[in-house]
Amino acid sequence: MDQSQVARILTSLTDKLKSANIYNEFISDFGKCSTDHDRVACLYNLPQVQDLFLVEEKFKSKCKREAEILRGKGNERFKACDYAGAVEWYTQSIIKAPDDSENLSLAYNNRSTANFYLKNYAQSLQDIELAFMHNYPLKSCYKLYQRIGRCMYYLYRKEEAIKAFQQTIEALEMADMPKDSKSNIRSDMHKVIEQCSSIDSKMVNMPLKSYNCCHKGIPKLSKASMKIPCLSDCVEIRLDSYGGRGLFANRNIEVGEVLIVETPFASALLKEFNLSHCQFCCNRVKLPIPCKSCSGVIFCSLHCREAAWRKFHWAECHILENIQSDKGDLSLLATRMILTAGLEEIISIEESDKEVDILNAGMDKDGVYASDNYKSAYSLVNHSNDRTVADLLNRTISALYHLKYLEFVGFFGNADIKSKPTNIACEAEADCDPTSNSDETLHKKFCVGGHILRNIMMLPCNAHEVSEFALNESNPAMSATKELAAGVYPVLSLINHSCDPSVVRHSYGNLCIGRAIRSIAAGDELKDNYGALYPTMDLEKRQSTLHSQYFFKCSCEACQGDWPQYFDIQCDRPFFRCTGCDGHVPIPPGNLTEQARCIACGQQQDITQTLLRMGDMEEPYKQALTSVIDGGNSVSNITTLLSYLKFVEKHVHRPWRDINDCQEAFKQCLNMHANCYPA
Ligand SMILES: C[S@@+](CC[C@H](N)C(=O)[O-])C[C@H]1O[C@@H](n2cnc3c(N)ncnc32)[C@H](O)[C@@H]1O
Repeated sequence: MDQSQVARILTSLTDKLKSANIYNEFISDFGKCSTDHDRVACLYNLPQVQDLFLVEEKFKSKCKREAEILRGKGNERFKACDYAGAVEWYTQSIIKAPDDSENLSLAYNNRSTANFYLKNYAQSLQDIELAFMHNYPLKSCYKLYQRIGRCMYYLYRKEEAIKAFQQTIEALEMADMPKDSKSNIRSDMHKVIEQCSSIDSKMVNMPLKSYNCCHKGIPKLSKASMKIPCLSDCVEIRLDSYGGRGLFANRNIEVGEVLIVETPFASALLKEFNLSHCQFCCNRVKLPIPCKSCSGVIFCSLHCREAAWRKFHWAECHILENIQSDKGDLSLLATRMILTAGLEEIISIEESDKEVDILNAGMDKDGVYASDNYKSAYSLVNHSNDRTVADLLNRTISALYHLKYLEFVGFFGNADIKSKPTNIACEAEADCDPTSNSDETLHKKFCVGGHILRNIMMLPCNAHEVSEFALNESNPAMSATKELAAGVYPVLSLINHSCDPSVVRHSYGNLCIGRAIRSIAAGDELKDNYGALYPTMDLEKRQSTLHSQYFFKCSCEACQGDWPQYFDIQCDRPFFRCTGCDGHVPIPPGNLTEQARCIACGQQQDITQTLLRMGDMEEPYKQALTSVIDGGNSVSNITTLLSYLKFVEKHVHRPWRDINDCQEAFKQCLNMHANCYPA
């Protein structure tokens, strides 16, 4: 639900309350509510609100006829030998075809054939599996086995190839063709089985289903923390200096180290990516698998389809068009968190979490803070006490809108929805009182509504974007990072902000990897950036942006020192670090480096050796930088950049332009290893 919808409802509500002369009374009552549960109840119980929320089914449905037409278009492209074009049309047909129609298996088969001609053998195999699953006509199954055999042959998988050619012979029994033709195919199969003996199985070079990944392997933690499994054991939760939680290094951390590998508790794609990225894991999908019940979303695998259905899509499927806004607000994600947790978990959490101290908040009974536990997400700050009544009312309207939809799809019991999605399975349905609004059911509804509201307040201060690097191959410097989705990452969300951060994030699907972007000393706090970097935004703008969204006044080093923006950052004469007090040591006039002195403590410092070493490193660094700007992301570039960065930040004070350039180049290399796609 976007802001304009909320504003429309608020205007109608205000008019109604004013004409009934109870506007001031309502605002006063609402303002007195001290819990999210009460805020939702206050609005829910208002008679004037009842007809303001139009709740109805709205989704992209399946259509047999359209699926046939789309497959026909694919066949035309296939006949014209435009196999890539054919794959596109067949995919659209697959998305549109009803799950139980023969059309679907035929479209999978056709897409498999087109991919075979494109030499995408692994992709061809996936669709054969799906064609079998969707009752491909028995009389033609021998063709599928034959294609499996060929794909396996070209993928150097000897055993699988031989097995498939043998299955082809068996499946011929069911084939509808003259005996002669059958015996010809049989003898062909015997010949290819013999040829299979020449396959060199050592040539197998990739797992069969790796084609859907648009990144190059997922980085790992060198050693995970026992208490926070997605965090490196060199990091721990401590109280920060502002009275909240933060993440701190318990040993020296080197630039580039992987510190966090976190799967979100829940994520939500922006609407425009519903048919290009997996609704569950946010990976760009090369070979879409559709939802069984709607044609509005796709998945990269059966696993993701099943997980999404079980966690949230069973409820969203037939209402998605109404609860997902065009502009990508966070209320869909807030509600998806509720669906992912389930009614029982939501109801149970209220009481159990009241007494917990801040450092143990979000932990399970064994003291583990896990990203897949709703409790962890529930423990994140939401600043409800800092919000105005108008802000709270806006968000409560949004929460109520989503609550009404949860009622509608049967989250609390009997569903109002007319055409339930296939396989609808509501865990709540069994144990909920179906007589709509008994006191007990109402309590559950207000409790859930309260959680949606809490999440709607929490997400703007905590959600992280899932991104993809759109690589401009002809001019890499013009590449851009695109926002795909938003996710709740309970561990990443523990990192406080700095305008000169020490951690950088990259998305692999919706998995987020956090690495050190500068060295972090034992005892220092890890710092993330909330979209306000000092080189690109001036102090005043940073402070106001951070305050309005996150409710704090930033006091990082860059803010305290009012560090200059990028083009004004010192780039020729650095200040060195004093070996005694870490103060600033300028290069003396006349370059008498052996006479340099610290401005703070006055100690003499000989910086000659450091300057010479920097000079030696400069040329390879500049070469690596140029190569990265031109799109090179080789391991040797990364190694050169990192060793220069480590050396420079050890000896030179920030801000210094080389440090910024080096960090940006390192990030650019990582971008190309993470979600990356040609623009
Ligand atoms: C994503 S959370 C960070 C974790 C949070 N400190 C906690 O206890 O859960 C964001 C919130 O932390 C606080 N915060 C983050 N960075 C801060 C900073 N540099 N100074 C003061 N407060 C900060 C603000 O309240 C902000 O809304």
